[in-house]
Amino acid sequence: MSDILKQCRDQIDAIDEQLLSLVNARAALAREIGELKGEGPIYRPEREAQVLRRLLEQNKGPLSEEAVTAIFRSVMSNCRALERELSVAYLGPQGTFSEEAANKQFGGLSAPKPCISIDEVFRMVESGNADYAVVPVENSTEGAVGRTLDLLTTTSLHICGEITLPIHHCLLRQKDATGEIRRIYSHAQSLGQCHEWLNLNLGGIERVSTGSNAQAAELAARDPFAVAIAGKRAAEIFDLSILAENIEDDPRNVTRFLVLAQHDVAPSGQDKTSLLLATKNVPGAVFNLLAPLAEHGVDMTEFGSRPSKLGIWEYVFFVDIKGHHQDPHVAKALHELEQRASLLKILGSYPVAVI
Ligand SMILES: O=C(O)C(=O)C[C@]1(C(=O)O)C=C[C@@H](O)C=C1
Repeated sequence: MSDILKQCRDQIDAIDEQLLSLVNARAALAREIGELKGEGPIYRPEREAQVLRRLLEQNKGPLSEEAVTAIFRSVMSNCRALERELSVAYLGPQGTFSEEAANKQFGGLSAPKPCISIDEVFRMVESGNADYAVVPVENSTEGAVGRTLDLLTTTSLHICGEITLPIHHCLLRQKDATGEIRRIYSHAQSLGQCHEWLNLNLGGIERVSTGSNAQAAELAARDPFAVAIAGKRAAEIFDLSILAENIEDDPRNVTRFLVLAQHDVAPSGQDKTSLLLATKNVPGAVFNLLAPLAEHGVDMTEFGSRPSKLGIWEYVFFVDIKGHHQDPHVAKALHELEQRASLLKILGSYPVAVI
């Protein structure tokens, strides 16, 4: 071994010893905080967002912002686990993008609860069988996830976080299959996100929609005439070969997920609030309804509608605004909005996603 290599490794050993005692000192403090929390929630998304934002401001590299957040999310996840183990429900099986999103947000999952449907994910937390739910809400190519929006209208859960996950799709197949391809399995959202690529490369082949991408990979693993569209993780889990990578039509393809819980979240200083609104179906109603936002300087970051299911051509509106419902100017705007709306439900205030 060269002298320089040995010197570098000796220095790394010395730094690792310091890191070890520092992370243990941090963990001991987290355990103490856990005792102070008593029966209150252990997971504090607002505090975790503040920790990450502060570190990103101070990061001088060479580690990237993604690396720094991944490292510290994992540190906080391990500290949290000393306070109490948290269970997280998401759309399974193993290998879905929902699982990846949940892993990203919680820095690893100590008690994962994969579910067979989005309905089941909501139910798990509503019934107290899981602490948190992670559900997809919108994709940059395919738009809103209707089922999640519909369930948000009736649930008693609060949105307590958002996760943005870049989505890169692969074409997967059994490792030794060589014959013709007769079927393409994937979730409807993923088939939509790869629509142009499929038309160009596998036009005319039947597309079969499945409950999840991981389920598609599982089916392709048993069918020599099939391929699946799913992520790399599914390829590993189901031992499939990757025929093509990054086949999504838009390379910036991103899915936004929500974290849901039975508890509310305190302000983090950089928050978003999601609202469900309805108003009478008369000319100018929506314009009038939203006027208090502009009057109190509240930024609207998203506006979407969904059939209300109460009458034909009746809609409810999903609106995201900047700020926390406890921020004074937001509270004032919401108070006025409530006077004008036939329905106002605050779905939750939560920290803006950190990377
Ligand atoms: O500050 C707290 O409330 C903690 O419990 C500590 C800590 C952390 O490791 O920094 C862990 C869990 C919470 O979600 C937030 C932060």
